[in-house]
Amino acid sequence: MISNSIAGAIMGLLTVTSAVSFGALIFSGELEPYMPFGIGLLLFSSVIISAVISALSSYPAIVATIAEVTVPIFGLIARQIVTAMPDASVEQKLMTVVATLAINSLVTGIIFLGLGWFKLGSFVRFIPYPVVGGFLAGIGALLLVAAFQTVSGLDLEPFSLAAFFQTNAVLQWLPGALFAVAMFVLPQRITHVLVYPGIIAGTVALFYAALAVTGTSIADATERGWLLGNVPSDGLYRFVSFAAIQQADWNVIIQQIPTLAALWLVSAIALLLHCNGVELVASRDLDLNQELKAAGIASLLAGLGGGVGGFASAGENALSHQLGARGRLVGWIVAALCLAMLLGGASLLSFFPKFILIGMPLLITIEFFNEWLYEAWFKFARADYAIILLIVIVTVTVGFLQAIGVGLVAAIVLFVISYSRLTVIRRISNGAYHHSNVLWTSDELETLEAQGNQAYIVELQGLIFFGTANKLLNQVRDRIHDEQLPPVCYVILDFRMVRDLDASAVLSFAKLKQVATQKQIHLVYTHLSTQAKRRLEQGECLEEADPFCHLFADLDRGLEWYEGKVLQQYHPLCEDQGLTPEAALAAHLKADFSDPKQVDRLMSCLEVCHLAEGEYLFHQGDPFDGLYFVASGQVSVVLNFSDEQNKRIRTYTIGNTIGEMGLYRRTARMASVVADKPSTLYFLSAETFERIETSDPMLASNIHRFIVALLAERLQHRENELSHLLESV
Ligand SMILES: Nc1ncnc2c1ncn2[C@@H]1O[C@@H]2COP(=O)(O)O[C@H]2[C@H]1O
Repeated sequence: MISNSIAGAIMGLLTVTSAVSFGALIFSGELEPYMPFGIGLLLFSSVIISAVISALSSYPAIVATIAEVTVPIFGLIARQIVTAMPDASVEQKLMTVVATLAINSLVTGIIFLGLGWFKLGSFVRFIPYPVVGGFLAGIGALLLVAAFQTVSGLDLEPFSLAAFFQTNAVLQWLPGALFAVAMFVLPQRITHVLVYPGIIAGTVALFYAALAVTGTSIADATERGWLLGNVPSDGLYRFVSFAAIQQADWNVIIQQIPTLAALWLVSAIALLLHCNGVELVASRDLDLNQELKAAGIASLLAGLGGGVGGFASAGENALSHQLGARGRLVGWIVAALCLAMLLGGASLLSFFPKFILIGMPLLITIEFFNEWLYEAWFKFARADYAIILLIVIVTVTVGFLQAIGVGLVAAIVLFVISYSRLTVIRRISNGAYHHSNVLWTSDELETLEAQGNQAYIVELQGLIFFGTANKLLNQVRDRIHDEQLPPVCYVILDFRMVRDLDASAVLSFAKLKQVATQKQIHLVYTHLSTQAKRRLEQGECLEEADPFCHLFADLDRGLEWYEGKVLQQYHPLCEDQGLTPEAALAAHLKADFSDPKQVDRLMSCLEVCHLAEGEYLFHQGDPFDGLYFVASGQVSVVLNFSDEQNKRIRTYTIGNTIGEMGLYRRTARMASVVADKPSTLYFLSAETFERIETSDPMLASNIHRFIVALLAERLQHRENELSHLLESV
């Protein structure tokens, strides 16, 4: 309770000081006669922001005030409005500014509420950090300009260094600058809770002591513009009547829309960034969407009264947390102090030294520059830092809107550069150890391993666009032209893990096709999505008639095709040299049975079974009824998934058994078996096998040994593949 009250009182003092200096900053120049009204408007806004956000925030001890990032833009808008209405009365100009601020608050409120409502709070995480830093540093620069423009008699356009160093001007800005430096430096060295109010009270006391020493009267000081002075006693804030607001020039307001739109974007980003900062300070998560809604309601209510919106700032919450703020009382005290100032502080404000009006915005400039120009130098990569600098320079030299444009372009370029750095190559392998699921014989495997370098297998991932596609193209080209390695004849590109193939990537694939055609290299595309396939077809990278371009449903099928090609060339299948399937199977079994004499006995127990291409031998889940031996053709074991997709897990050719799992485990079929080509199989029924086991134990034992050896070989084969794949990750 006590620490909350102290924190509330100190934060209240700071909020009042900021509201006064921000009001003076926005309502300066030609609008200066209405500065007290402007200050009142910002004090009123502070009351609403503080009360509403304290009531609704997901973090009870929150301290929320006018968003400092918006202040220099409001100043800019006020100046633009004044310049755009040369013939209007000051009252008309004022009402146009007030109407613009109110409209801005209402729209900001709706945007915040909408973002919160649709739970879009996390979108801030997509904006590159250097761009955000650039905006904030740019805002710091604008504040700096605006702070000096508040000093009466100082005109920055055209900028004159001499005017800047005239005695009266120096007497105005130097104390402000010293005040800002003290507010920045001292709290870093002194951690006492009273350091901020101490500096404010101390400098004000020093100021009055200096007046006393030099014998300057209050009237004199007011005359010289050192004091705010001239605050009407009928209160600072009055509701703007409907009649008064009708004086606003709507054409001029409409001209401000581009600047306002940029402000909406910046405000949303700033709010979410500050909330992230508050999360760090308070060591707890904030509900970003709730914070957006709270700030949205505050902005709407403030806008209804002609005021401006705001939200919690990380810096103020860090201070308030340090002061011991832990409950909603802090926010209520801040709101109450602002209200008291609004209702009864007019006479007090007359004695408010003007240097604080420069000092407060200057403090924010120092803080932003420190974080985004000084510390950022050590934190960011050079390219990122250059973007921050670029945004600041464009803000100061050209304008805020242009800086936002440059920032967004920079963001896109940054994104492209950083995304291009990510590789889309998930894994590169060759045909020596990366095989299809076809279970080739040991001889065939030997050939595939010996010729493995012919295949360059690239498994792709992520988003393929011109940046990443070009990198891929270069890598494949390097391999093709590498004369130290055996020549590549097949480039196999697998797209299973590719999220999208952008139209901008097509050019790189067209170039790849050119290289491949020149060198007579086969390009094999596998697992292409319909969209990616269409893009490549549109770019003429995939043509059906092209003998060097091939398309397969998945990598497994693509590899099988490549292996078939290699085996055809280097391992002419002695397709059982005119033997019947039965004789070929018998020959195979004889080579593998421990006692070849048993094979003829086995063959006499088997029933022949023919399968047409695409015909199923059995389906996953069917009951077990016996074991099959493949005698010719090729059959695949496929797993059926719930979404009606099939995955081939193995393909068997001559000499292999199918259905041994059912035999040993007496379970239903673990997978389906389908013929890839017309095939002949020999069936050993469960009953016949049982009969053999009792009547001919010798034959039964030979069959068991044969199956165990086969299973061991398959296991060994899988392990080899696995270890190679793990090595290549
Ligand atoms: N993971 C696998 N690898 C190789 N072959 C398998 C695999 N799963 C099942 N099979 C074969 O496919 C057959 C399906 O019927 P079974 O379960 O009786 O016996 C099975 C094995 O012969």
